[in-house]
Amino acid sequence: MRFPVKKFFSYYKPYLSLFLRVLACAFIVSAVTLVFPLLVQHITKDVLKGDLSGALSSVYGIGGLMLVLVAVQNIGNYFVDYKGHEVGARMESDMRSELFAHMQTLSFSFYDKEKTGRLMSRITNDLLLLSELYHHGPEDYVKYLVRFIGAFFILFSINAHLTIAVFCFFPILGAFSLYFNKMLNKALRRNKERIGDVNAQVEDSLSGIRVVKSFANEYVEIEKFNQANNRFLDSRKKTYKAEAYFFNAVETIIQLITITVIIFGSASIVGNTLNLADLITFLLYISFMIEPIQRLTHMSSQLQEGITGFQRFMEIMNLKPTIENKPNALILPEVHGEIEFKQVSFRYEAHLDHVLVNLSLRVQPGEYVALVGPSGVGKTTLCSLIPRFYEVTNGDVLLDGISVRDLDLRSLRNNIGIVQQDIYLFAGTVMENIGYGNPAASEEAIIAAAKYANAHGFIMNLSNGYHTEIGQRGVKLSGGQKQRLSIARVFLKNPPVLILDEATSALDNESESIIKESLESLAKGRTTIVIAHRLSTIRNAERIIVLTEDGIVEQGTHEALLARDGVYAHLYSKQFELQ
Ligand SMILES: Nc1ncnc2c1ncn2[C@@H]1O[C@H](COP(=O)(O)OP(=O)(O)OP(=O)(O)O)[C@@H](O)[C@H]1O
Repeated sequence: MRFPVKKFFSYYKPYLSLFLRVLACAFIVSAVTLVFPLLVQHITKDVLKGDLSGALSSVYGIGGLMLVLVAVQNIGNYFVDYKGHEVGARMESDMRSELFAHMQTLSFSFYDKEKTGRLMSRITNDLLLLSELYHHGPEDYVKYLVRFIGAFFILFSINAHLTIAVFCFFPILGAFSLYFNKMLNKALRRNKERIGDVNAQVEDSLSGIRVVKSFANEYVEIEKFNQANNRFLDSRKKTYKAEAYFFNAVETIIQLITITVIIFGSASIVGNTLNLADLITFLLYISFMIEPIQRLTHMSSQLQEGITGFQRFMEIMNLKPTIENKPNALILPEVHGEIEFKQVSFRYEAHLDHVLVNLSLRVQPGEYVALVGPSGVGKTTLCSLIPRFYEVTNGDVLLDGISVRDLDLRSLRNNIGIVQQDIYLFAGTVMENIGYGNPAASEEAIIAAAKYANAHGFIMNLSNGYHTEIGQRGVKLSGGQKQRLSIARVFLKNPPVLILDEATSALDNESESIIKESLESLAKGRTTIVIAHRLSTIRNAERIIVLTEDGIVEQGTHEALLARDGVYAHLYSKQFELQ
């Protein structure tokens, strides 16, 4: 991937004026720093020479000037440290928001492949170091460039030969840095991937902690975690090895520079081309030139860390959602709820087999339809095509006669309610979780929805009623209670189309009858598609559709299908035998 320079710098835009002030301060601070050795030179060379009678007042004067300079330096540094970091943090925060918002737009197919922990790593770790680069990078360049160039001219004016001798070392250093940067970039990328794996492992193990404990498989998880952790450690060891190699080489070159100055400088004093005061000044200024070189190694690793972070940020930002609104997508004013599958074929990925082939089906507005069939034939898949979670491979899905591809996604999904067996509740209160169905709803509307869903009673018995915190994923509630909250959420949403995906199969008889009642009242007046495994629960569906690997093989009422004595009758009698 070519580095997107324009995009990289675009994040400065909102803070440009503040950042330019920070840079101006960094410039002033560095320029002031350059004055100190000159003052030392003035004292040693001019003031403390010959007649010393008036020297003391000059020394005090210079001391006073030094104090003023120190004050200027401190105020400047305070501003650079405080505001510089703030600019970096704000840019990082902007990018983090942008990345999160972009992730929200990405389609199901993306999340089918990506591990949550790895994505979390991109949002947190990767961007942290970018903020350092964003403000320290330019600040450091200004600071050290001013010192380096300033020191060069001053040194050149003191002794040109010695300065050129020092400069001979720099091309070696430059070539070395280039080589090292490439190596470091690779190592840092690997580090980021490995810490992503560690995060993914933590996320996976902790989300499934109940399963882990029920199988007493803690040691398996520890082993898996240690593997990821050790891979991260190995990767970091390699990075440190590369860094140690580089830093030491640079350190050696710096020592060679200092030795060169001392030896050649002393020889020049012997040869009368340099005096002692100038050599002291030279040595003081040499540190101004060496410091940027020392920092260069730090700066290049900072640059590399930031660049790899930015590249990983852009990898996600460059992904286009596979399912997007068309330009001028239609917003439905009123939905009647007619659903039609027109010769629909679908496969999850180009290299996978088709799950659905040339399937056609029409569901009338307000109709209550049950979808049955063996496991894995594509019942859930079929339903996920209605809200356009995935795009059909061929054919079309229509809502009220309009292709879902022509509809505004939000408008489409706002008109479809889904109740799943695997309910996801967010950490928060009961009120917040039901309110998720319609964030604009009033408290009264939320309570009304809970009553419709037969949830009001148990909610009032919770310690804090509607304001009870339900824990991560609703762990503090029973399966039936969670289900009723998820139904209340859909009541509040009040969509004309409803998809019930095995919503009652995990419940005991008593809960099931309460939930069945809630679901029946939810389904009233809405087009409803129920995916059911337990055929006893859908006997009174207006139409039962039997889906097998060969597509829709039968449809009709429970009685008609039994009389037909085909697939449905077979499935039914098999279940009956099992009970
Ligand atoms: N995200 C996915 N990526 C790739 N393949 C998938 C994905 N989801 C489901 N499949 C595959 O598609 C096929 C149909 O799955 P689907 O969940 O729609 O079946 P189902 O009839 O609802 O099954 P069940 O009754 O067991 O829930 C299965 O072979 C499944 O492995």
